[in-house]
Amino acid sequence: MPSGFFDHEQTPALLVLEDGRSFRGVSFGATGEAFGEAVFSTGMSGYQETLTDPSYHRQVVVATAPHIGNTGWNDEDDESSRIWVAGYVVRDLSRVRSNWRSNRSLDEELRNQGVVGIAEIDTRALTRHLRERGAMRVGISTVELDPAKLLDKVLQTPSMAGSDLVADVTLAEPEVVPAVGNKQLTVAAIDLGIKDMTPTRMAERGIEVHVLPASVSLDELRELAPDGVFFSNGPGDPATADAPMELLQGVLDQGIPYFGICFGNQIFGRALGFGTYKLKYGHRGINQPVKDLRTGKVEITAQNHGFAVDAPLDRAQLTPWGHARVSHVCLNDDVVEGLELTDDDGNLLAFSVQYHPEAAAGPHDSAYLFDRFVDVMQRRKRSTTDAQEN
Ligand SMILES: NC(=O)CC[C@H](N)C(=O)O
Repeated sequence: MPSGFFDHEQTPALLVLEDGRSFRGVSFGATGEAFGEAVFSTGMSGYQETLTDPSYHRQVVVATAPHIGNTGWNDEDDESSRIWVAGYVVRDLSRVRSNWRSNRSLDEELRNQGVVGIAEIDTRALTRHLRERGAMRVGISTVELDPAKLLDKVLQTPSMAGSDLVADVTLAEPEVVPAVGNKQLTVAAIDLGIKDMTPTRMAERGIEVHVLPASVSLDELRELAPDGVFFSNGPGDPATADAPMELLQGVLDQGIPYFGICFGNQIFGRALGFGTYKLKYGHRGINQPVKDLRTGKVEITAQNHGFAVDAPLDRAQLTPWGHARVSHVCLNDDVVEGLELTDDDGNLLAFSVQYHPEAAAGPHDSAYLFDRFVDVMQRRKRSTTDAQEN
C-alpha cells in the first residue's frame, strides 16, 4: 500500500459521554483508552496546531470539519514539544495525505505519541449534543466496548472546573528566544502552556523573550528587569490560578507593562478584581468574530477557551493601578474577549485578549496586538529614561 494510506485493520472503538450518550466508530492513532472533557473545534484547517496546543491538555477534541488528515503531519507546525489533547474525534479520516510539507500521516503521528483517536463518528450529532447540553466528560476506547462499563470510568474522570493544570505544562528551566535583528526590548514570558508562535511573533519585533516557569518569583522577575511581562495561554480553570494572579498583581505594582493571551487574560481579569466563569461549551476554532470596542473594528480570531471573564461591558472600574475596562467582545455571544488598564490620561498600561493573536494557523487580523505591546513598552521606557535624566 502506498505510504500515507490509512494502512491498518479497522478496529472498533466506542465513545461515551458522561450523560450516557454513546457513539460507535473505528480506531485510529493509538489503541487503548482516553478520558477528558469533550469539546469541539470549528477550525476547517490547522489540526496539527490544535493538537499540539498545551491549552487542550485533558480535553478530547471533536473536529467539526468532516474531513481531517488530508495535509498529513509535518516537522514545522507543532506549537509545543508534543500532542496535548487527550483524544481526537473525527468524522472522516483522510485515507491520503497530500501536502508538500507532509512528513507522515496524522494516524502515524498519533500512534507514535500514544494518542487515542476515533473516526467514523457522527461529529455533527455529537457537536449539536455538546452545544445543547454543554461541555462534559467523555471516554473513548478500543478495549472497553460496553457503554455502561465505559461510562463508569468516564464518571471517575476529574472535571475541568476546578482543575489546576499549570504545573503539568510549564517548562522546567528558563529558555531564551533571541530577538530577530537588533534587540530593542526584553520580555519575561510566563509559561502557563505557551504556544511556540507567541515568542516567535515577539522576537520578530526585536524582542528578546525569556520564557520562564510559572513558579518564578517576583524577585526573580525583577532581577531580569524586563521591559514587559507576558502571561501565556494555558489549560485548566483560571479560578485555581491564585499564584500567577498574585505574581501579576506584583508586576502591576511595579508599573511594568503587561500583555496576556487567553489564560493570561483570565488571570489579568482576576488580578483587576473581576471573576471568571465556565462557558456552556466554549469558543474553539479559527473563525470567531470579535469587536474592538475602542475602534469599532471587527477581527476574525482564533480561539480556544472554555472559561471567560465576568466584567461589565459598559463601564470602567477603578483599580489600585488605573482604570480597567473591557476592550474586546465576541460578536456571537457578547463574551468578554479583551481587557485594558489605562492611566488617568487614557494611556495604555497593561492589556490582554481572550483570543489568539499569534494564531497559528491563522487568521492574522489580530497581529497588531504585538505591535501595541511594543508601543506600551517603548513609551514606558522613554518615560523612565526622561525621569532619570531630569
Ligand atoms: N487557551 C487558553 O489559554 C484557555 C484558558 C482556559 N484554560 C480556558 O479554557 O478558558
